Amino acid sequence: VVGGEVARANSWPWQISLQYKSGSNYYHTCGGTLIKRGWVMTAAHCVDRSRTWRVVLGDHNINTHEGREQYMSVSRVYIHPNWNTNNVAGGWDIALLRLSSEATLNNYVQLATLPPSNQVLPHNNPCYITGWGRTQTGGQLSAQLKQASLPVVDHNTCSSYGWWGSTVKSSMVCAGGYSESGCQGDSGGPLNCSVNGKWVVHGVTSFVSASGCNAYKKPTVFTRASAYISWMNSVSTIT
Ligand SMILES: CC(C)c1ccc(NC(=O)[C@@H]2CCCN2C(=O)[C@H](CCCC[NH3+])NC(=O)C(F)(F)F)cc1
Repeated sequence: VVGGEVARANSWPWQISLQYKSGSNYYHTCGGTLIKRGWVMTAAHCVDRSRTWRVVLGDHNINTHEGREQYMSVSRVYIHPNWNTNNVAGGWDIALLRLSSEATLNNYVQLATLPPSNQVLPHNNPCYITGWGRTQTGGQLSAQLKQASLPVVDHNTCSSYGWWGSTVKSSMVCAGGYSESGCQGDSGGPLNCSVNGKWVVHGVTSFVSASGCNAYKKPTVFTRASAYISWMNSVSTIT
């Protein structure tokens, strides 16, 4: 997250850290959202490579053990069938992770609220991006979870000339586009939007400009969660 501030610990209790094993250590690579006690929503581009994954729930500082974390292994990865790893602009950048056991819900770990199918938010709807991603273009990951205010940019504006143009599809949500943005390492995490006074996860962090995370008129682009409700229901009732 470029700009914004460090979040109050566990104030986004559905935010997870997706980590991969290398040697005897685990490394943060993406964010994600706890949507059911045994299911996490993330970006397909995060889980393109087959690795040994783990999901950390209830985390704040990803470099220290604070005692509130729950460490879950991943029993299966469901990448959207239409995802094309070579074309993030094509959309479909969404995946579900089946956890090997069910999360314990408490003050630090809660389920996200997902939007109703096909709900599209208006221009400037207040939203926050959260994540442990780089704090500057080319910078380092943040040790502590960060948040930044990223108001919705409607599709009309976001897909216009000078903005993202036709790179952005209606199955995506744009937000921000000025000084604050997502950045590498925030992928897969939530776009938390305030709807009727409640936080609703409307986006899965997908991409930013290749020329810089907070590039002018290149808002952070999210997979629009409301476009995938039926797919997520079909997958997660597989159990
Ligand atoms: C023109 C269109 C196809 C296109 C749009 C944006 C990009 N952006 C990028 O490549 C930048 C630079 C590093 C990773 N990155 C990204 O945007 C990656 C997703 C890359 C997916 C492709 N492998 N996502 C993120 O960094 C983010 F913002 F989600 F945290 C690349 C191509």
